[in-house]
Amino acid sequence: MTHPQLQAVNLSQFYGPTAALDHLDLIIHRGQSVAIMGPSGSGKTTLLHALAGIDVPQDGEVYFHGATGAEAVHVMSAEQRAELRLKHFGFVFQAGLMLTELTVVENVALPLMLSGVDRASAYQTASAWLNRLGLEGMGDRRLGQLSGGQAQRVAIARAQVCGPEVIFADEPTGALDSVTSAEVLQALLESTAERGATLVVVTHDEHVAARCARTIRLRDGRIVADSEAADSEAADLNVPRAGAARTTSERVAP
Ligand SMILES: Nc1ncnc2c1ncn2[C@@H]1O[C@H](COP(=O)(O)OP(=O)(O)OP(=O)(O)O)[C@@H](O)[C@H]1O
Repeated sequence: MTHPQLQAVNLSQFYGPTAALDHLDLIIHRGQSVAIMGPSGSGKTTLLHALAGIDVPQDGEVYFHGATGAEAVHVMSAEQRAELRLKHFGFVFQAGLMLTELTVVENVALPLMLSGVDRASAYQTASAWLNRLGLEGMGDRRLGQLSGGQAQRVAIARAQVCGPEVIFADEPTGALDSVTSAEVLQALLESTAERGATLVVVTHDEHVAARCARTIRLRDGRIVADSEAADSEAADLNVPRAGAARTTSERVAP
């Protein structure tokens, strides 16, 4: 049985005549891996930021369905949204969002300490995540001493460390070569699936989308295609997707 995790109702965001989001409706289910694709300017990042409570769109509603029921994100204050993000969401962005003056382990431990975990426990958990992601022995390095792929693994460790229900990723492999990109993507998919968490990933890369259980395509702020992997196994994030996609609903924008 599927449960909703994130829900957008009639979301709109206009910049003058430009529609970043145009009356968009969407439900993302718990444990689902969802790729958001579309041409440049189609609204992908605007949608991600709305679902994650980073921005509140001009119109419409956003709900996070957590363990304690539905929370209306669109009516929250900036402080409430910051708390929601810290408690329930993890972020992997291309730019990294990490602090260059801190070491690798300090960067990963930081969200735990911000959540009230004591320093020793936070460092222990952070180190375990670094090991899990193949970064053992690198905790004391600065970010500038890592390769692009290693830096993205640190970003994944930091996103996962608090055990969030949802991981949001925006072009997580955008700056990497194809081999490193595939490895980083695998690490992201596996570490999210292991915890039964939901993954929402904005990408231009069809290889990334092909590994997700569901692909949503946007154009001019609207969903123009929404397809799920053909077999049920592919809905498991651990299993590479095989075969063609089955289009479950396809609405072409007028
Ligand atoms: N702050 C802003 N002011 C004006 N227009 C904006 C602003 N933010 C976004 N837009 C416009 O909204 C539309 C959607 O932007 P968005 O960044 O969501 O697209 P995207 O699909 O993520 O693009 P890309 O793939 O290039 O990152 C674009 O036309 C963009 O120019």
